[in-house]
Amino acid sequence: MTEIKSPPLTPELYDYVLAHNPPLDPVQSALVESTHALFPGDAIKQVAREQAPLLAFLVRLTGARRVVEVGTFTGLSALAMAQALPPGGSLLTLDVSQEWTAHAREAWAKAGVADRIELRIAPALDSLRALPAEPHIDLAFLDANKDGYVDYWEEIVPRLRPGGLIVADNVLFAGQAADPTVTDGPGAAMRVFNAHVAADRRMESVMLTVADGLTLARKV
Ligand SMILES: C[S@@+](CC[C@H](N)C(=O)[O-])C[C@H]1O[C@@H](n2cnc3c(N)ncnc32)[C@H](O)[C@@H]1O
Repeated sequence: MTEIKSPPLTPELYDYVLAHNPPLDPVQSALVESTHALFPGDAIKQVAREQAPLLAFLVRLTGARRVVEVGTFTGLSALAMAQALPPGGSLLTLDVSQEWTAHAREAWAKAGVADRIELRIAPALDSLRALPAEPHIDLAFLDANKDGYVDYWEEIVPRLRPGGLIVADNVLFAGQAADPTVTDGPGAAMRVFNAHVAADRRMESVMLTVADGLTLARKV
């Protein structure tokens, strides 16, 4: 039998984890609160609190200068990554919603990072296909429609520099990715994506049980 070493994540244990992570800064905290106030039915889309400092950590760890994000929403993950960029670094973030991303723009301006973030409003696949074909991306974060992940992956991998990183969120999709009775919808789409990633010899990938599941994949 497979030995499970992770303790069950209780509210108390989650609070403990958050207490031992870098806290959200005032603009990030205000963005979490305002997103819940303005868009209560959609606030769940925002990355989990432990993921914002993790994404910033990964940007710093890799020294990424060119970051692409698929799925902006109200801009928390873009904010955290943009704040971690080195001087001259830039982040391109892709979404289809004018309404949600207008709120993102306000937060980026308040944090003083608007000048290093470019937002493109269009279906992400179109925006990715319009990018230069040569490898120029250091880090990409996938966090949009789950049925698009495989296509986004296929557009990003050739544009990723050797050693570049793809971070994919929601790879467990509340456990549905591993549930064979779920045959349709985003959970099933994530199962297809996860198999695609695991079989891709261009990339070395690890799947982590962070939040709703996070895959880290490095271009070999
Ligand atoms: C889970 S949210 C992103 C959360 C964001 N990373 C954050 O931390 O707040 C997913 C986003 O993907 C966007 N989206 C959905 N389908 C899309 C598509 N085809 N192209 C671009 N963006 C899309 C949605 O509008 C939504 O804002």
